[in-house]
Amino acid sequence: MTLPKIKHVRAFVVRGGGADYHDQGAGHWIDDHIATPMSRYPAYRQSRQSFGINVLGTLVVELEADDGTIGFAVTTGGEPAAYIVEKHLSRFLVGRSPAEYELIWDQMYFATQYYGRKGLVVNAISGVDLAIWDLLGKLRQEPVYHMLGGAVREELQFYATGARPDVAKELGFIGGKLPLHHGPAEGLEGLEKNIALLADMRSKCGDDFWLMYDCWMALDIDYATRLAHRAWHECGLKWIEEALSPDDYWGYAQLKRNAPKGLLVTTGEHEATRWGFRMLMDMECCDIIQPDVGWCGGVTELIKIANYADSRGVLMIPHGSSVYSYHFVITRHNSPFAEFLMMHPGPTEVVPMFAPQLLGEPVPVNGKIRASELDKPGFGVELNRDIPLHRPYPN
Ligand SMILES: C[C@H](O)[C@H](O)CC(=O)C(=O)O
Ligand SMILES: [Mg+2]
Repeated sequence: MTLPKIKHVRAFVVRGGGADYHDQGAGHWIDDHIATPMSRYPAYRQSRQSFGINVLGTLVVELEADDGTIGFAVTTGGEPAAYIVEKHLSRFLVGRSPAEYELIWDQMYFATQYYGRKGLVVNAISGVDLAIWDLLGKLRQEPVYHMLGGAVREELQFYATGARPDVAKELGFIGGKLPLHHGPAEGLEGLEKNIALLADMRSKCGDDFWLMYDCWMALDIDYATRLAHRAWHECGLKWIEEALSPDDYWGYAQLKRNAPKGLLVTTGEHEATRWGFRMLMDMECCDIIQPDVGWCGGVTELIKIANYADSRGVLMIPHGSSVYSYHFVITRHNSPFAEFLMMHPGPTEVVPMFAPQLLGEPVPVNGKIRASELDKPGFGVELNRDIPLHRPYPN
């Protein structure tokens, strides 16, 4: 079957809302004194926006086929990623069928390798790749998860990330992942506060509810080891996430050896490509890898990452990323549950993760989404055209 070819490539930038690396309003839990690698500087400790976490904004990639069908995707990377998509990557797309996603990925990656490989460039490649899969599904009238092999279970089960695991439990989630508030620069007092918050949540949530700590790259090995032992023994922590710099593979391997048996070490949301994840797995850095499908290289690359993880018996629980990960997780036995990032400021309610950009985004009810809710062409969502879409670099 000959599919229509890609005719137009458009990259837009959007401010505010989800997928933009926390361009949220004042008072949102996600910007409230969360430990980061910048916490060593008191001026940048209270707010991640103070050091520029929201500086780039959201990237929207839109691909139009020559029959007028549109596929799109939303990720991060903002204006610089829009430049890369329009001025560099578009040459590998125009005139191509979206069914050629392997060839297109290969050309995008190797044409940018001299200035890319990770970070912003792979964000841009991921956005294009997800838009290709969306377009392919819309042309074939098939959901992405069908094209990936179909569902291996009837529903997705979620844990929630946010400041209120106690509320997450009431809302039906299987666990709650808290942001760590204090890093090494806040000393013993900060460590005690981290333990006290976890202990409080444990007493509110009961013994059977999973509690995890997201450390957002903020710690050193000594601090992470001490936190891991105390949090495990005193509060039954399930996993310690992204404790160290993503470049410190040696540190992660050491942390995994240092951690108490039974406590899981997880990382990978800021890792990219099959080669980055191979390092994490070959060096035995963690028990769960957490690629973000909008950052790691898209679905085409996640297939390779997930297959390698499967062959090594490593769980793959993607970071956030809404429908872009749901369509993948439902097809994999080594992804038995998924993350839901609570974007409500409280966070006391379930609200769509990528609002206001996406229309028709499914959200967990009682901590679950049924596979049948994904039964729409592509990723099953539409771009909200009522929001300001700025196209800085028309090609
Ligand atoms: C809450 C964390 O600091 C971060 O914003 C989100 C994250 O790392 C995760 O969901 O995982
Ligand atoms: Mg995380």
